[in-house]
Amino acid sequence: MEFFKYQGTGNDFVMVDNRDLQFPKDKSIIEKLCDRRFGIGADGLILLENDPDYDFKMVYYNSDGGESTMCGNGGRCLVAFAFFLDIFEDKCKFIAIDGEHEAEIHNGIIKLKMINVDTISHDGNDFVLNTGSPHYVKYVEHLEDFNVYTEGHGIRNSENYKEKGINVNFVEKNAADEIFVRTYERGVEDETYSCGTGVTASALTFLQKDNLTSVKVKTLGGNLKVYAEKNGNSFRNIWLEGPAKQVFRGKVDIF
Ligand SMILES: N[C@@H](CCC[C@H](N)C(=O)O)C(=O)O
Repeated sequence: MEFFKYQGTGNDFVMVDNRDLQFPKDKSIIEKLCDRRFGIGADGLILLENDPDYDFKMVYYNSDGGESTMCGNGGRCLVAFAFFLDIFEDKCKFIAIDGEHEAEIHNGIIKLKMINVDTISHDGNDFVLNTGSPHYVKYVEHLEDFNVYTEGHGIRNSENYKEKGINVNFVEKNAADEIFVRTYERGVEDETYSCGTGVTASALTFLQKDNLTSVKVKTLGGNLKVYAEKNGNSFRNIWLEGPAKQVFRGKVDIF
């Protein structure tokens, strides 16, 4: 089987052109392909499929092999992959598990429109919201030295969240218009270098407090930007922007 490897701010994905629907959607196969020692290695696997009403369809799996909810960095990487496959010129519309997404690509920078967010709930001093995937957002100090694995694993497996799981983001304000975000991801069950829906969720909690319309976001794997229009407690026109790159391509035996 031919595959492509992409990364978006260090969140990495095995990408398969499945327009012929030949890929076996088997949990153990996907888990093995994502394994960093026994397989290709990735935080997730994404299938690009046809859809009669859109330029393409996104099917996303976490590295544990389970199909999951929306992946923002994966969506940006998939747009770069579809562009590489000549599926569109500079703007596209695709369908994912959380609904329709628009996207644009200019010089390797991909801008992805995320779903609207109507509610930001509180859990103590922390925030819980859904940006296509469920996210917990906690503001901390000294994030550089923070134990993201231990703290994130603890919250993800706590009584309130252990059944469905949640992605856990730790956030520190860097400047008036910039935050630093580190994320423990459900389904990877580890910290990743960046999480697009997590960066979006963190940015919205930041924008909620300020009169900004965009925020710069630093992650371990690079820089992103989130734009949004705030109306009371809800957000519209949410865009996640940043680079996504093809790293290599290859062939793998999966049967
Ligand atoms: N890496 C992602 C989020 C992927 C989904 C997540 N692991 C989940 O299962 O909720 C992103 O860039 O958004």
